[in-house]
Amino acid sequence: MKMLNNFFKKINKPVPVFAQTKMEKENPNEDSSSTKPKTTFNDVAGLDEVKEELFEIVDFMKSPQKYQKMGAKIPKGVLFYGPPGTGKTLLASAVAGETNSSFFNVTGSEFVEKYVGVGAKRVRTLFEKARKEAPSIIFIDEIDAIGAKRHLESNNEKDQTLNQLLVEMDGFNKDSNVIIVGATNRLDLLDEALLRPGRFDRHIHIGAPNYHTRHEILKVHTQNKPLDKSVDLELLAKKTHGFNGAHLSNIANEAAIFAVRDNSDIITNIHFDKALERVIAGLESKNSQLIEKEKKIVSYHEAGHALISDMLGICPIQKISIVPRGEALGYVLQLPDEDRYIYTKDELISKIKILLAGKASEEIIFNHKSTGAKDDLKKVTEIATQMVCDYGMSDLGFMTIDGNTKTFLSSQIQKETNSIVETCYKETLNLLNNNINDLHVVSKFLFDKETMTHEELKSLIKKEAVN
Ligand SMILES: Nc1ncnc2c1ncn2[C@@H]1O[C@H](COP(=O)(O)OP(=O)(O)OP(=O)(O)O)[C@@H](O)[C@H]1O
Ligand SMILES: [Zn+2]
Repeated sequence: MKMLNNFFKKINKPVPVFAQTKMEKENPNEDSSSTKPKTTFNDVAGLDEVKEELFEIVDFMKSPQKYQKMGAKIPKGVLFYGPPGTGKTLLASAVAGETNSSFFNVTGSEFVEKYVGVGAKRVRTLFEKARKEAPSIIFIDEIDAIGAKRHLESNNEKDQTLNQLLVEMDGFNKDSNVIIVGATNRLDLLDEALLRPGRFDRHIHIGAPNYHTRHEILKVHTQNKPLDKSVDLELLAKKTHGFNGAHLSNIANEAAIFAVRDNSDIITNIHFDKALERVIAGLESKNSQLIEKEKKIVSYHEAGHALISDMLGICPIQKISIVPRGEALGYVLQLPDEDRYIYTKDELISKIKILLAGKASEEIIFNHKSTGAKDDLKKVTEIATQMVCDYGMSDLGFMTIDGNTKTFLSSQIQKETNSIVETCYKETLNLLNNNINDLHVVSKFLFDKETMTHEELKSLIKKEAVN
């Protein structure tokens, strides 16, 4: 489901409270100076798989000889990609903290300069310092500012800066013990040269947190705060669907400030409610009821896709989620069809039904048509048109239709595709109506837990069948 625009993005980035207090600047007067963060993996909530992957690098930095003896190369670059405020900087500083390394925290845009050669020189100086103070972690946030694809023939300032970065990464001494962590919201913008083996060859996606992770993040950010017994962090995690770690740390901080303002010794539910409303107010004009309502719509939409996909048994489901990702407010992840080149007509019809099921589910439950099915409809149109024009699967007969014939037959093509899609839609509505309990149950699970595995889906449906 792709829907609306990025209403979660428009919030001022809050001050990373504990990360800041835990770091001591070594040379506060110098620029691009390093710090020695005290941050550890315990300060990073959730993201277990990411931490596991980084642990290898930590181990490497702690005892490089162990790996060198076996002829293993030190990883040089790790690239974090994903939406803002999800803990990329925090993770990088935790790697530094865990390895007692010097931490250089820079932003790609700091290297973007008007005068040719200035950016490149800054890169050189930064790496020189990092080598001198090794072990070091260089964290380059918004790396796309310098690492965007280069243009043929041009040799502008930006390209020189990027080239310098590549040179520095290649020129590392094998045992220099400097690791570069890059972060970007847009992996697709980066120059391929940066992603090659020996440079940023590990790419780790860091996505928006689901309900469970939000709960963990709230725990981390309230652990040093005096909370009233009635404060229910689980409930707060439920109410903050679509929020990232930065929003949540902001809520915890705002709640503490409200408590101080009330001359209260402890932070209560009232303070958290006020903090929540304030942070939500920063997210354009959304209020919590609207967030709830949209979450419910997305839950039913994705539950529709999942159920029909399961019933028709084509492309097994891996995961269903209503945690926003990129433009999508929810998604059903299906296993790729292993190297398939041929589909039968029935299979194509099934694909169309699965795609239409989100929209159909919304119509059944809310009696509305929403903008959330745009992406689905685009794919449906594509498949149906191919069935008519390329595969001879309509009443127009066994023929391929292209070029002039396409223009000539356009109204018949439209009639045939409409008829395919409408029949599919009606049948999908019927299927869902006949299994309405499953639809409610699956959607409720998604609403509460936000992500669902294939096994969970199966066991929910089975339970429903027994009852
Ligand atoms: N998993 C998490 N656990 C604990 N705190 C988190 C987590 N994710 C984010 N935060 C909080 O949000 C703040 C902002 O996160 P951070 O700066 O690491 O995000 P980012 O992904 O680097 O964002 P950006 O791309 O905007 O720089 C952190 O300082 C921390 O307080
Ligand atoms: Zn959809």
